[in-house]
Amino acid sequence: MSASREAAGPVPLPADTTTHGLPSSSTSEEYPDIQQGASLLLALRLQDRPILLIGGGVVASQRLYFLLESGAHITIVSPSPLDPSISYRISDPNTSPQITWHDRPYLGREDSIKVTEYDLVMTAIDNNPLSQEVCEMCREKRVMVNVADIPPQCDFYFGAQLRKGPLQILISTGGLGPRAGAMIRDIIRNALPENIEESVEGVGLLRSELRKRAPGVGGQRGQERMDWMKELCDVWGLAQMERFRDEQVRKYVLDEGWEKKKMVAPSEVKQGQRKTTAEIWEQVKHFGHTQWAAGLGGFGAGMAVATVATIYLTRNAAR
Ligand SMILES: C[C@@]1(CC(=O)O)c2cc3[nH]c(cc4nc(cc5[nH]c(cc(n2)[C@H]1CCC(=O)O)[C@@](C)(CC(=O)O)[C@@H]5CCC(=O)O)C(CC(=O)O)=C4CCC(=O)O)c(CCC(=O)O)c3CC(=O)O
Ligand SMILES: NC(=O)C1=CN([C@@H]2O[C@H](COP(=O)(O)OP(=O)(O)OC[C@H]3O[C@@H](n4cnc5c(N)ncnc54)[C@H](O)[C@@H]3O)[C@@H](O)[C@H]2O)C=CC1
Repeated sequence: MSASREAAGPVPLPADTTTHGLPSSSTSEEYPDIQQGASLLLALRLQDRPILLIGGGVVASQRLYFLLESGAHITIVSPSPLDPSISYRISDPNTSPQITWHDRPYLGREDSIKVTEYDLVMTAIDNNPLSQEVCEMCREKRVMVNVADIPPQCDFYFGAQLRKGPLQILISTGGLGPRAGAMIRDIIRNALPENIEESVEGVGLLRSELRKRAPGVGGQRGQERMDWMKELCDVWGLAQMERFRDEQVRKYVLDEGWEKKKMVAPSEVKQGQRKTTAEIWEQVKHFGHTQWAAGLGGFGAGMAVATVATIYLTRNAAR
């Protein structure tokens, strides 16, 4: 079997297999060979989790950036001077509550800060023996550790990253070629559709509304929800999914599709289903005299909405 990891990717399930059940029969040809040596790629959810970062140079500054974006609480132990971007984050009121800085060297086993107090530990220091020591301390206590200067000792690696709002992509070369990984990331960035972020946002909004209409976990209902969602994604395609950001489009798709156990195609849903400027004006005209004072405020807001909607429609039409 070739070494391509794609071979182990979206392999079609055998006909007698469901996503929930076990196969009734299996042969080794039906399943891809296991090729060990891979990393397990996950998306860690670190909001408010305590993380220990030892070191305050360039590599630590990159670690800090991604940790801040994950919402973690980071304890930095590193003597001054810090990399300027770390100093900036420590003094910036937007990020300072997420950081505790100890302006001193870390002392390894003798240090009062213990690795067991943290969910993850990272070193980014120019001190190989200390990294080794931290690594051993973590291993003993089963705390996951990344030591930037000793890749073979790491429990997890970083990778070249790409973020577009809710969409995140990480490239790992398993430690072989970090720069090559970054170059591959740039190819992917250039290949992504321009509206990919909006598409992911749109489908996220639709899924959350569907879950409100059809709550519950698992069972028949859950399966119906997933089957409908899968088909809807396939029928609409990534490029059209951005339209789900429009409340009216979501409502139509859920009313006419989900509720009636049907599939709604993108061509069926007209953007005209949202309120036009004329309709908003019509609504305003129907206000009674006593309502005018309040109505004018509403009209102002209505015009703002209509303007935004017009810009939105024009943008969509241009695509
Ligand atoms: C194992 C790993 C550990 C980990 O960090 O978890 C690791 C280790 C080491 N990196 C080294 C060197 C460089 N690292 C970069 C850049 C990045 N390195 C990153 C990740 C990783 N680096 C992990 C594996 C990633 C994977 O599997 O693909 C990136 C992707 C993400 C990040 O750091 O957050 C970030 C790019 C981010 C971006 O551009 O967006 C560059 C290029 C540059 O700086 O532009 C160079 C110089 C050129 C080169 O060597 O390629 C050295 C040698 C030090 C020395 O020689 O002294 C070691 C140690 C060793 O290999 O022994
Ligand atoms: N992306 C990656 O994974 C990369 C990893 N590296 C490795 O990462 C290490 C760090 O690289 P840089 O940040 O460029 O180095 P750097 O020299 O800019 O920073 C080292 C930092 O460690 C601090 N430090 C030293 N001893 C310390 C102690 N006992 N306690 C706390 N802090 C201490 C220093 O004060 C300094 O802030 C290097 O050893 C290198 O091998 C290098 C390049 C890329």
